[in-house]
Amino acid sequence: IDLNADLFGQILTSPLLNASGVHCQTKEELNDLAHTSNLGAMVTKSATLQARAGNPNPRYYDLKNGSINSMGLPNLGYDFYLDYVLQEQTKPTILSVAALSAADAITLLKDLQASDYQGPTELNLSCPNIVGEPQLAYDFEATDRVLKEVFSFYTKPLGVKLPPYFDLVHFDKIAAVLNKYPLTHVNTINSVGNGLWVDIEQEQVVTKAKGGFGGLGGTMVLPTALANVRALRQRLHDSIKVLGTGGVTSGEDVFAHILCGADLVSVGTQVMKEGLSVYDRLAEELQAIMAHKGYQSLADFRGKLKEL
Ligand SMILES: O=C(O)c1[nH]c(=O)[nH]c(=O)c1Cl
Repeated sequence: IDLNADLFGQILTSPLLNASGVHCQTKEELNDLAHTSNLGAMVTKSATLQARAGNPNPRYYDLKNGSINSMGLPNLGYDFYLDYVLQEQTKPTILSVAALSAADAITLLKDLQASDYQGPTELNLSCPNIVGEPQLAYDFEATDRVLKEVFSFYTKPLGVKLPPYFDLVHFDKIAAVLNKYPLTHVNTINSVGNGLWVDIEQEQVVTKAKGGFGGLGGTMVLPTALANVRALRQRLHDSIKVLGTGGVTSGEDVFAHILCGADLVSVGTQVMKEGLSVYDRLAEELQAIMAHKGYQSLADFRGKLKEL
């Protein structure tokens, strides 16, 4: 049995990645990922043109069924992550980038186009935690405008990180936009935006920014993540890969994401709960499921979810 997967031409021995934002902000964290077994590829924290401190603490809170975060896009800045990915990579790496405005996104990607970096990049269109900023990918026309301008000059591998959608017509609309562009992949889902958790004993919220509203992750978002992977796989051109993110806590969840069509699967909240050893456990559990079912490779069952 092999867990081999393909990352834009690079063969990975595991389909598992870290979710951008989790354990991938500092050089130490990135080096940890580079040495994590059964992590097939790694993704950097979304980088902005200028370094950012992010939102005030508390900004991450663990819940029994997941997590809530309002980090506020803290990162060491685009130059740091560009330097990192230009170094010799021990593990295939996706550079994640974000911007607080369409203009900044264009500026950053023009610099990236002119740089020596030839690897995969993921444009985050879905951060829910910037005070006063909407999640861009909920505005289909704005997303179309940004991608139209980006692909007027950008010729290197580029994918997008999407927020969850909750309406089949919205799946149709975003897929109609994305299918117009030579994207390498979509990564779905980002956290479920603007959830709220209440501390009953203290009678207060648990994160500081935005009055306690923050992005939800972990097992509670698995059905939404599976729906978005499935719906986008059904609608996007085969040339656009689907990276499934959201709600993975077990090998069964990885299996479900792949059954829905995911080429690769990211894990975020469960890394915060369990540590980087979670990748060994997930790989082992996935192999056991495949053995039990008689599957030799991920391609044997990828996208083969049956309807009734
Ligand atoms: O608050 C964050 O940094 C953050 N948090 C998320 O849950 N998703 C994102 O894309 C980002 Cl950029």
